[in-house]
Order: sequence, then structure tokens, then C-alpha cells
Amino acid sequence: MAGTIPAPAESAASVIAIRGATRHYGTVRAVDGVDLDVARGEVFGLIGHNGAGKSTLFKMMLGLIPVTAGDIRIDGAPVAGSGFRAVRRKIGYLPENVVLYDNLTGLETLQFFARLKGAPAQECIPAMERVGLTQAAKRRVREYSKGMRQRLGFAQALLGKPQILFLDEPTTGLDPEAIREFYVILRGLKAEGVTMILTSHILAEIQERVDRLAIMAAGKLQAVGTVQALREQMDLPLWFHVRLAPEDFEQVRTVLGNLPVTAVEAREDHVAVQCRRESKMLVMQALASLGAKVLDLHVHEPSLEDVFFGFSD
Ligand SMILES: Nc1ncnc2c1ncn2[C@@H]1O[C@H](COP(=O)(O)OP(=O)(O)OP(=O)(O)O)[C@@H](O)[C@H]1O
Repeated sequence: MAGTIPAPAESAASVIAIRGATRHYGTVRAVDGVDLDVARGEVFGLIGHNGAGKSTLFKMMLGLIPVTAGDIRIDGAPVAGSGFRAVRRKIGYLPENVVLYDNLTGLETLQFFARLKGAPAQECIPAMERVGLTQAAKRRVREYSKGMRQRLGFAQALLGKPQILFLDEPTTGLDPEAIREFYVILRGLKAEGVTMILTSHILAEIQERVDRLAIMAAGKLQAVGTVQALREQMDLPLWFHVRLAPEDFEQVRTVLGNLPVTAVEAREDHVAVQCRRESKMLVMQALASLGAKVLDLHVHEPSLEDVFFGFSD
């Protein structure tokens, strides 16, 4: 169910303002008329199937590839204009595939990137520390695991203390603990006012960690908003899992069956009740009136994955 979204109203707080951004490769419309605003200090997620156009949009925002049509401004400067050079200094970028030199040590790698970016060399050691690579700073990148290489890529993106960070699949190759640490760093950066835009295929991971997100499919943004707003827009049902004593099953099933619910299923140790969002409070009240018969209760909101498949299929 692909919805159309209105063009966003331009806001003074927008650090990224995209209007009608389009990129064609021959007959392939990699990005097709994208409008988007990202506010200063926002953590913004971009999700979509393989080939949806996320990386292409990223590269256009960074001025790495030109738009076929449309306009992209970062911090007020058109990416194709001469004023963009100054803005670029405020940007950090972690590409999907970081190119690293195997013969350099981790620290030498950062020093190399610092020179390229014109960032102070004394930022390198703190950047290694921030991503948890201090112990490996003097080891050659050849010996780094996939996750360590990813952390090093993230460290280079942080050089120059960027105010805007573009992170293309930043958690690829990271183990669960490293993913958690990564998002702790992101929270710290957000507290410092950094604007971040990131892509990920791991929807469960980002659903609690972005302020807003966009779902991209076939080069277009299908939906933009908070996870909750997208849930409401999709109007996906939610589930109550109600644990009961077995002898109360039938009575409670009857009570629930009289409510505007869309399904009532007896499961092994609980009753599962599905209802539309508009009936949620009615079901809650009915369950509350059952008092001590309800031994436990879980409300399952639709996940970002449910929302994603609703919009992108
Ligand atoms: N340099 C290029 N030349 C031709 N086609 C390209 C080029 N780069 C991207 N495309 C095409 O543009 C479309 C969007 O690709 P893009 O890499 O932006 O998708 P993505 O959403 O980042 O995918 P993934 O999740 O796999 O990284 C695809 O059909 C891809 O084949």
C-alpha cells in the first residue's frame, strides 16, 4: 500500500532540505522525485529494500554524484554550488563499504583521513577511544575483524567534529554488544546537537532509536514520520496477550468475543485478542473489569517490520 506524501513545508530548522531530487541511470530511476526535510539535531532513519535508492540519495546529499533533476540543500547551501565546500567540512560520512588500507595501522588510517579532511591530528586518539579501538590502535588494519573495520570507519566519520553525520548501514558486521555501544555513541552525539541520517536493514534495531524515518521503495519515499505515526497511518491491528487460569478461559473468551475485536484465539497459556487501534481502550477497559482473572497482560504494537512491509510491498 504505497501512500503519497505531501511535499514538506520548508522550515528554518531544516538542516537537510530536498526538493524533487531525482537520479536516473539510463532507464533506471534510482531516486525519483524525493522531497524531504531533516531538522537540526534529528536522528533520521532511511529504510528500504536492496536497490530502493538509499545509497544513491545519500551520495546526492553529499554532493558525490549530481542530481539528474531537483535541488538538495545542506545547511542552506545547494550541494552543487560553490558554497558547499564550506558546508562539507561540517559533514561526516560513513559509506556502506569503507575503503581501508590494510598495511596501515588503525591510528595511521585515522591520521591519513584527518589529513584528507583537514581535521586536527590530535582528534585521532580520542576518536579511536570513542569507538572502542584504543587497544587495537597500533595493529595493522589487515588484522582487524569486520566489526573492527566498521568501527574504524565510524571513527573516521567523526573526525573534524561533524555537525551532520551520514551513516550508511553503520552497524553492518557489528555484534549485538557493539551495536548497543554504537547507539550509545549516537545518543551522545545527539545530545551534542549533531544531526544524523542513517540507513539500516535491521528494523528492530532502529525502531526505538530514530526520531523519524522514511520508507523508500523504487526510488520514492513511500512514507515519512515517527514509527508511531507510520503505525497509525497504516492502521495495522494490535494484539493483546492475556494470561488466564485455564478454568477462566471460556468465560473471558465470551466477554472478549462481545467486543469490537477482529480475532480471539485460545493459545497454550493465554488468549490472544486482535483489535483495531480505535478499539484499544475499549478492550483495555473490558480486561480491567475482569480484575484478578487476568494474571498477566502484554500489548503487542505492530513492529516497524510490519509497518515496513505494509508500505513497501
Ligand atoms: N552507478 C550506477 N550505475 C547504474 N545503476 C546504478 C548505479 N548505482 C545504483 N544503481 C541502481 O540504482 C538503484 C538504487 O541503488 P542504490 O544502491 O541506491 O540502492 P540501496 O537502496 O542503497 O540498496 P542496498 O540496500 O542494496 O544498498 C538500483 O537499481 C541500482 O542498480
